[in-house]
Amino acid sequence: MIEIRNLTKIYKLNKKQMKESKTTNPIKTAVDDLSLRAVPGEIYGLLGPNGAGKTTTLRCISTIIRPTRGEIYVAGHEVQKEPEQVRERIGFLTGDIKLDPQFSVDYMFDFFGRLHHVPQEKLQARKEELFEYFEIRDFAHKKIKELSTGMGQKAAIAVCLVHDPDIVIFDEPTNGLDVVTARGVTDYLKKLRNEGKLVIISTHIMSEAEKICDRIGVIIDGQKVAEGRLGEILQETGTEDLEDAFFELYRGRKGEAL
Ligand SMILES: Nc1ncnc2c1ncn2[C@@H]1O[C@H](COP(=O)(O)OP(=O)(O)OP(=O)(O)O)[C@@H](O)[C@H]1O
Repeated sequence: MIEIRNLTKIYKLNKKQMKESKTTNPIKTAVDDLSLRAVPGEIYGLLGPNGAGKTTTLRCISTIIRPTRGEIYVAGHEVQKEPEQVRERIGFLTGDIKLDPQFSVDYMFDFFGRLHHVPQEKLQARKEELFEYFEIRDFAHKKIKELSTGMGQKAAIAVCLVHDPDIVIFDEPTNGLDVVTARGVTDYLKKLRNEGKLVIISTHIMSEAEKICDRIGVIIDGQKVAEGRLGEILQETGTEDLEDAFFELYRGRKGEAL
């Protein structure tokens, strides 16, 4: 289970960041008192516009950055107190973590497998399964820097799943992928969910959230403004699809001037 209790993350902006954000305020509250719970056997989707705080939340869960306030428990381990135990149990996919461009997918897969202490036999079996599913064999020995966006994303997915984690955290999993590759990825996430794993993703793609998420948390300006099954969110907002529901929530948050 993942349990987030009152997570707040505040970034201190430097002069360059303040200029880029057109602000004179050096304090940016990216996540604001956010609580949620996701359980094994479900795909939980964090849905929100650009800058809503989705990536920041997933990075806090994954021990990449430290919360300013609040607690996050991953399979019972608090992320700041027991980061190692958390890292053993999760597979974290994010656009920011790049695989070393000089090495091949095959090499990186083995490297991360050893890092996670995966026994050689199991590593081989994982490689067979993941390289087959994501059709990686054809480019397994190419250097990462020579791969297309889609190939790179498939490689990153395979590598982050090398240790067969029970908790899978994917930040915008289909970003930059064509429909065929994207479907392969979302089908795999459903397969993991059906095996009883906990999958949490961030997305701003309404159709993706509608199709694959068992529960959705809508996040705007770092705050959760709605949560539930698709039907529950539609009922709560009096709308017929997620996009309309989202705009209803967005208007409620930002005022009528949309
Ligand atoms: N390292 C950082 N330093 C300063 N501000 C940051 C940093 N990372 C993110 N932010 C700011 O925090 C806010 C939330 O960013 P975050 O990346 O979590 O949003 P997001 O919902 O994932 O957006 P997107 O869909 O565009 O990826 C944004 O205003 C962003 O500019």
